[in-house]
Parts: sequence; C-alpha cells; structure tokens
Amino acid sequence: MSKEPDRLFAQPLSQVPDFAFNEDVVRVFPDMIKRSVPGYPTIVENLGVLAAQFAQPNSVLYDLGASLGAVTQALRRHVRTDGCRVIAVDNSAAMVERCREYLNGQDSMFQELLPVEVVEGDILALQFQPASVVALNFTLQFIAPDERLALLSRIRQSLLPGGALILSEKLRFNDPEEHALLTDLHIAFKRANGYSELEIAQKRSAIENVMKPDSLEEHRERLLAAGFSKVVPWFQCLNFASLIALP
Ligand SMILES: C[S@@+](CC[C@H](N)C(=O)[O-])C[C@H]1O[C@@H](n2cnc3c(N)ncnc32)[C@H](O)[C@@H]1O
Ligand SMILES: O=C(O)C(=O)C[C@]1(C(=O)O)C=C[C@@H](O)C=C1
Repeated sequence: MSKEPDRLFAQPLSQVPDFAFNEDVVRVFPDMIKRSVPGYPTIVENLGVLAAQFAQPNSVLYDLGASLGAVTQALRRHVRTDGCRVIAVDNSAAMVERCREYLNGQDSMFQELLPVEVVEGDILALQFQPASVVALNFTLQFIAPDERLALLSRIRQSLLPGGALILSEKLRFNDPEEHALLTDLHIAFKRANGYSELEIAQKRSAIENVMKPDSLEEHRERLLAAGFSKVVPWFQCLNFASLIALP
C-alpha cells in the first residue's frame, strides 16, 4: 500500500472544501486513516478473525465502502470457509481503481485466496445477494442520516442465519462531558501521530458537513429497528467503536 504521508491539510487554506474521497485522498489514505482512527489496524485485522466465525459455506461476504480494500484483504487472510466470495463496493472511482491494483498485488503474493469482485457503485442502490458477513467499516457515518435505517434493513434482509453485520463508526456521546473528553483525547491522539493544530482544525471543518456520527444508543436502537436481534460492541478506542449485529 502507498506510504505517502498525509499532508493534505498542512498548509492554510483560504476556504476548506468539503471532504471527498478523491484522487488526493486516495494517495494518502492508508496513512490518513491509521493516524486518524485510534485502533484502526486492530479493528481491520480482527474483522477478518470475527468474519471467519460467521462466514457460511457458499455465501457472499460484503465489504461496503471498501476504500482501498483493507477489510477485503483481512477477510481473505482469515476466512477459510468453502465457497465464499467477497464483494467490495465503493462509489469513489479513484478508490476502486487503486483497490483493484492492491487486490491484484495480494493475489500475486498468496495462493487460494477467496475470489473477490470490486464494484464501483452506490451501496444505497445495491441489490444484495444472500450474505453471511457484511462489513461497514467507517462507512455508515458518510451515508445521509435519513438513509441509514433503510440501508441497514436491506442488509438485515440479505443476512443468512448464523451470519453477522460488523459495523465500525466514530461515535458521538449524549453526555456533553463524555463527548468533550473523548473529543479532546482524539485530538491528542492525532497530535501524537504528528498532525499539527492547523491540520486537525482544517480536517475537522472539511468533514463536519459530510460525516455525521451517531451515539452508541442511536446505533443500537436503529439496528434493532432494522430487524437485528442482538447488538454486541466488541471494540472501543476513544470515540471509535465496532459492533457485531446478529440477524
Ligand atoms: C472511511 S472510508 C472506509 C474505510 C474502509 N472501509 C477501510 O476500512 O479502510 C469510507 C468509504 O465509503 C465510501 N462511500 C461513501 N458513501 C458511499 C456510498 N453511498 N456507496 C459506496 N461507497 C460509499 C467512500 O468512497 C469511502 O471510500
Ligand atoms: O474524525 C476524524 O477526524 C477522522 O479523521 C475520521 C475519519 C473516519 O472516521 O473515517 C474521517 C475521514 C477519513 O476517512 C479518515 C478518518
């Protein structure tokens, strides 16, 4: 994967444009997400481990909002269930192009990996096939809030018995003190990873119109409303968490 450091917000911008998953972001994305999301490498690797427990023979594993395919690669490292295949979906052409290159690289280094199809498309318009694992790794927060329940309901309807949705998100907190503390600690995490105050502030204004985090309670209630029977948080680091939702 690209080792190019994320300096996208290092210079003062007269106007900070809304954040988009464009070519500039694609070039620095592995560095950006690792330095911005506490626990990201742990979440991605263990998503593969968890998926292996839920994968059902001859079924589809979805990686929705796959970006450069980090989750798809983890699924292919860990899932050994017969007849499974991965469908990775993203609506950013720049992400999809690079994702395909990285997956070709994985294919050339390892044998007997699960087959994978990378689809450039909107997950809101996707016709879901029967699936045993659906990963939404930091993607739902970029979907318009009023579209989230319908998407989760369609995912729930596509899930096979024994399968699971794994949902990772940035959280907000209803308690103002808890929200302020974890936001400050997240800023400290970014600072410790080499981001300047300017980079942190400009990135925040770039994402505030396009990324709308929910609270853990909102996630739980919406997942239950979508028809999931059980919601189990399995990871939290500061204001980032990952949940298992069972059909
Ligand atoms: C934060 S990134 C996800 C990171 C990735 N899952 C990982 O673990 O490395 C969010 C991704 O969701 C994609 N995305 C946002 N809205 C989408 C939509 N409606 N349909 C498909 N992809 C979408 C973006 O293009 C972006 O690549
Ligand atoms: O909350 C932030 O400040 C972030 O940078 C988070 C986040 C994310 O959660 O996806 C936002 C955009 C980038 O894709 C990388 C990280």
